[in-house]
Amino acid sequence: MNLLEARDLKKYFATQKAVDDISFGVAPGSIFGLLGPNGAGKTTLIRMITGIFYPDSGEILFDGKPFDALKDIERIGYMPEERGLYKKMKIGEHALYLAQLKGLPKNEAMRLIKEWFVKFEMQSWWNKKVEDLSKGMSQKLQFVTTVVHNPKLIILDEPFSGLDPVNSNLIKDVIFNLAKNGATIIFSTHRMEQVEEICDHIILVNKGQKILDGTVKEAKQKYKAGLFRVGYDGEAPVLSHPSFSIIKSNDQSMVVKIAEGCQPNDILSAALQSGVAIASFNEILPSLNDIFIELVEGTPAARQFQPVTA
Ligand SMILES: Nc1ncnc2c1ncn2[C@@H]1O[C@H](COP(=O)(O)OP(=O)(O)OP(=O)(O)O)[C@@H](O)[C@H]1O
Repeated sequence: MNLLEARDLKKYFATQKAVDDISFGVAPGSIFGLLGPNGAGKTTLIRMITGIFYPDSGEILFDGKPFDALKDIERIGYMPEERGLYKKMKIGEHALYLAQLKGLPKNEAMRLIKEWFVKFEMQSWWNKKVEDLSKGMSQKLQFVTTVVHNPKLIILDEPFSGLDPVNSNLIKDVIFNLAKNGATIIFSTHRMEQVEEICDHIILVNKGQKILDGTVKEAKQKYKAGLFRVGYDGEAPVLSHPSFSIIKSNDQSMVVKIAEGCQPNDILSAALQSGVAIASFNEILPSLNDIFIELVEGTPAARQFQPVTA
């Protein structure tokens, strides 16, 4: 059973169909990527599954039951893209305050926050003010306050923005560990290389609609373009065959595209017949970035407003 099930969700604003009939399921313990270009509807979706907005129609099931924002919110940790920290508060007090808001008793909140501060090397920050933090430092604080109450569902909107590579890796490891220990993570970002590395399952949303739903592996298989890289020793081979064409050739390797209905073996047998010494042979799968660009291609760089008539 999915931990979260969104069914036929719609949210229309006067000027936009922000989310226009989207369904998806998030498996427990998975890391789920919610992707899409600017203005696609990701934040609106997240706001519905965190109880900030009611959907106009559709339903959300959390842990098998209709989502009840008031009751379920303590089991959800949400780190929004716009950071909501009180600038004048001291960092330790702030973390303590937010942890208590999530239902932790004061002693327990204190113990857990101290543990996280040690893990993230933030101990010396306790009595400093939030306004003294850099962007990346407040990001770490916000992350701690999102996960401190050990939520079942963690929703992270651009969690790595502003973080240096060392801190990105630290947070990445923590995300993997949280999922390994049973938390379910929804992760929204525009950074496709992070998605490839982290997410088990993705959906891609464009103009309020879902245009892709599957594992990263499935997406790559679905959008692969029949490209192979052949590495060879010695002279560049002269190959010509109706089953494939050479797209690029340089420095002991060439990129070959097979024709529709032909097999990778056709490349190998033609290469062997030509006497070339094959050193390597690999399928080239598209990156998620390539897939993203292909699928949203033609979408204007800025989403245009579209008045909603009943
Ligand atoms: N409160 C609102 N009132 C009116 N329109 C809104 C509101 N919130 C969002 N929209 C519109 O809904 C659409 C989806 O916005 P949303 O913020 O969900 O996109 P997003 O995918 O999160 O974008 P980004 O990647 O830029 O954060 C946009 O066209 C936006 O203008």
